[in-house]
Amino acid sequence: MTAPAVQTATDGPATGEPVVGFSGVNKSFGPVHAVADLTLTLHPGETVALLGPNGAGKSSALDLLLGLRNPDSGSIKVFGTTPAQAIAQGRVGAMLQSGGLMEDVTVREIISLACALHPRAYPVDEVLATADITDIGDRKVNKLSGGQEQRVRFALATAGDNDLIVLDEPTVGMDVTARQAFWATMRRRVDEGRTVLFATHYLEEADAIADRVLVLHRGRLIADGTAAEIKARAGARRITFDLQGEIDEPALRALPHLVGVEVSGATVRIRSDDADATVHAVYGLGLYPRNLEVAGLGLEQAFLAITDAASAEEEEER
Ligand SMILES: Nc1ncnc2c1ncn2[C@@H]1O[C@H](COP(=O)(O)OP(=O)(O)OP(=O)(O)O)[C@@H](O)[C@H]1O
Repeated sequence: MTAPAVQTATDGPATGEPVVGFSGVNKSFGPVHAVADLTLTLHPGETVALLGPNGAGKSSALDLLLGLRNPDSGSIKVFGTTPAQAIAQGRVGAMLQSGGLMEDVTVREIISLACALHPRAYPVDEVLATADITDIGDRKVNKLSGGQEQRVRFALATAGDNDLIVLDEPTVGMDVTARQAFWATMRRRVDEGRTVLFATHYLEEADAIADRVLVLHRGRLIADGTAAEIKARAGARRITFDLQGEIDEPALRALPHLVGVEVSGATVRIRSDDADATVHAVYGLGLYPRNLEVAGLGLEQAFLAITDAASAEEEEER
């Protein structure tokens, strides 16, 4: 993907340089290969979603990017330097999944501290207002609801002028209004040339927000493209129909070009990489499908098709 020619609002060098570069990065925890030979480059002005099933290695990859862990092998560059240096320069803001909030301080105190520590901090009141937490400024951070706590984490990640914002499942627990406000703020930052990388399980959010989607599976990068490219790459289409009488599942499972079949009551849902041929074969079985629908995959189904295919490939290799 071509990097947009965007200049960040920093005093730093012109930002043609990659924001992040992973090259052959590996990280294992005992027998678990959490990040496997990961190579990728992020460019200025990109909004990138990191997707993957539970345990795929998303948080591990973000921890490596933030210098919270060291890779076993491979190299990681952030703005051409080490993650630790990039963070010390105030170029990276992060919002992680859990932990990190001090106890027994107020919201305003913790945000003030973050601003005091940031080399390019925004005014405290502005940070509070942007995260919509001005009205809870005097509350203790350990007395907040889940969604309020998430907003405070968001404020911590955006207390200063960062060129890269890293977010691990940022909108978990946020209500619809908070979620919309959150993404509106992120969009403004991207419009100003910042890069946003976020891990999520909300595929509709990735589809709507990201201009690039990375899919991790058992630590490996198995897809990298726009949401549209990933949907097209999954190739499969959805076929749905109803059948009357007893359903012969083994016969359905033997249909050509299948990626998956699911039977629920009288309804059959098929993913196929050649819908015309599969539907033809359904009629060939002498069946009379009713309410027949053929549709392209959403990002969610494309994601499932790609990760299922990767699992099947790995099973075959074993
Ligand atoms: N500190 C650790 N010690 C041992 N194993 C770990 C550690 N951190 C992660 N793992 C393992 O590494 C793999 C990748 O975990 P990771 O948390 O990176 O996945 P994830 O994609 O973020 O998952 P989720 O969507 O569930 O948050 C998992 O099998 C996990 O159990």
